[in-house]
Amino acid sequence: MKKQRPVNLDLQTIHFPVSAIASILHRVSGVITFIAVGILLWLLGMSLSSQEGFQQAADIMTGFFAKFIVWGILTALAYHICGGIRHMLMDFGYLEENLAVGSLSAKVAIGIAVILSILAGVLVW
Ligand code: HEM
Repeated sequence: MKKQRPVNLDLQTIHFPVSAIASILHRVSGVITFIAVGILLWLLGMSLSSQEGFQQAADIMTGFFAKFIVWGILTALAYHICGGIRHMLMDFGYLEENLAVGSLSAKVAIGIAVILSILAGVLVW
């Protein structure tokens, strides 16, 4: 039987709502934060192992690539905290669960995370 359902394969006309983007970013930032715990503990362990270890960790942190990774970790953590607080406000009933409030709170969470990300860049460089 031939199905008559409409099909749209033009990906340029398909847009995610901002709340969906906020949700995806929250999961991605949670996974990045999880991986970051390992990286940061490794760096901490190296810096505490000896005087040479501390110097080695300090030297690693002078490179652009290492700074970029740390900036990425701080950005992911900032977004995860903003998104997490948004989730908890919704879970505790402080934010109404409708499309308008969901979209606005997602935009606020992303906006605050962008500002924190810029501040993290200033801190790292
Ligand atoms: C080491 C720190 C953290 C790690 C590794 C981490 C990791 C994760 C991961 C992997 C998820 C699952 C995401 C998903 O499957 O959609 C998650 C969910 C969540 N995280 Fe975190 N997280 C951390 C810190 C935080 C902090 C500080 C907050 C508080 C603001 C927070 C609030 C939440 C909330 C509320 C959820 C559930 C979101 C939902 O219901 O979909 N997390 N976290």
